[in-house]
Amino acid sequence: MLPLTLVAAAVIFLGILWWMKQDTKDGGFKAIPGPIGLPLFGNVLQVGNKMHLKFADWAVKYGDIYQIYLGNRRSIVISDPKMMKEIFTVEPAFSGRAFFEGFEMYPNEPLGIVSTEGELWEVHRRFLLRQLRDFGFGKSTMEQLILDEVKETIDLLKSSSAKPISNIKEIFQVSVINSLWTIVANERFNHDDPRLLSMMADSARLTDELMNRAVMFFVPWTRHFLPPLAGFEEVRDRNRRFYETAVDAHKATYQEGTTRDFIDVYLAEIEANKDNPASLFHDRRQAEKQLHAILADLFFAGTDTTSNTLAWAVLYLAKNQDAQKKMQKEISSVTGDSRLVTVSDRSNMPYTNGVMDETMRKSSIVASGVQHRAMAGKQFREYFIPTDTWIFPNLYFIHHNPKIWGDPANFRPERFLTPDEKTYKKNDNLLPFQVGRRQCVGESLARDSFFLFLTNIFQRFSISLDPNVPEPSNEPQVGFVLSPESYSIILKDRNTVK
Ligand code: HEM
Repeated sequence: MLPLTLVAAAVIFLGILWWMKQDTKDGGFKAIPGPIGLPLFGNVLQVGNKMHLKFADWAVKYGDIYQIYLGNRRSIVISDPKMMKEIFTVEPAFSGRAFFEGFEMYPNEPLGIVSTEGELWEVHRRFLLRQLRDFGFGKSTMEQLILDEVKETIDLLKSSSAKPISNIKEIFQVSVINSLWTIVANERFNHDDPRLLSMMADSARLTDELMNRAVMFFVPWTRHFLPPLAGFEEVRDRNRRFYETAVDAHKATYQEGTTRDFIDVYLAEIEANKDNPASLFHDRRQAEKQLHAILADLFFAGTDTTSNTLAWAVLYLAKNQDAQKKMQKEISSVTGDSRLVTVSDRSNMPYTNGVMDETMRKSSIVASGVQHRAMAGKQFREYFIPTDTWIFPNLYFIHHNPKIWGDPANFRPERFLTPDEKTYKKNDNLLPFQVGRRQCVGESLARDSFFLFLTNIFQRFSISLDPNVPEPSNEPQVGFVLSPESYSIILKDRNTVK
């Protein structure tokens, strides 16, 4: 009995300390407002499954910067675009990354780019950016590889023309995986390849499990009390083997001086540094583990994001036939509908740029951004941000704030055009790739892929909603990204480019 009473007293005491700590000003700096949470759990239970909506409610109540606790992790949420640019750009200490213990590819080793910090992150981020910028493996440019995949997708869609299609999201998923995996590993999959289907099923399962157990993510100690994620380790190991197999196959056929893809470029870097102990590529075993983790990052960060952006664009344009016709008219006037659309056409297509931006604004698929970690305690404006604070950009709120956009619920590409609708006008409040030191490294690839798939598909087809099923809503399904609910569409072949 006595130990139980002691435990209860200790919990109450810690709870009171916790409560007091949440309300404390830090060393004379201005206190950051925010909701009071529960001992040990903080605000995690209030956040629930629709984090972006709760974050938006709190922004209305507490303003441009507020503080919450996710478990015992102090977090701040930034809801103003200017403040967001400043916090992610000016102070290097705010460009760390949270590391989710228990979910890593190699136990207790943060590897790759998305979840690393310091020199390992800097060197590999720079390396990846350079490869993506100077892309050109073998005889192909990145654009050619994406266009090859666009043509495959159009052929596939042609066979379903005039019949309802209810799996466009999955079709885009495979197409985007293929264009990325060709760049990375010089390999594409058939839409029914068992390896691909198993990867997709694994990742869907993990996402569902993790979203339903967000508390395990943010309050890691609950892992020891909750039942383990069903089959998590098995899925993680299968995933890792997929990347190891790709790298091993490349090692077996690697020829010095010939680079077929990103894996070869990375292997060449290891080779070039074999006599340079100061390099992070020197230790072959460790560098190969790092390569596996980067491949996983690219797969994870680059596929569902791009394919869901495309799925949202098709849904919005199927619902907004006027916008679809305007975009098709622009595509026809630039290409004469006698050739495929290429990246160089983009600067001549203001309306299409508006459609792309409006899709990214309205869907805001990475709704609460990817949080940073304060690697040291630093002043930010009149506040103090202690070490280890997580920093969230409230992207969904920023992209739907009526004070910025006026009518955020409407799909209106014209908001990104000058009043005469002839010129595209960038809006600095649109930040789907975040901003600053960790800004998405795949941004140009994502924009090119989005543009090439979108324009070439609409050049070839007109798309409308299937009249025989209820109209799909704009409500997202919440996962790692916000994706549209499954919907059914009908494609009509415009018989343009053959
Ligand atoms: C529409 C598509 C995409 C969106 C909306 C998107 C969005 C984002 C966001 C919001 C971040 C967080 C940036 C930060 O922490 O400050 C990010 C990071 C990242 N993205 Fe993307 N992304 C997209 C496509 C891609 C693609 C195609 C790739 C790769 C080929 C990619 C690779 C990465 C990587 C590696 C990071 C981590 C960067 C770092 O931590 O330094 N993303 N992305």
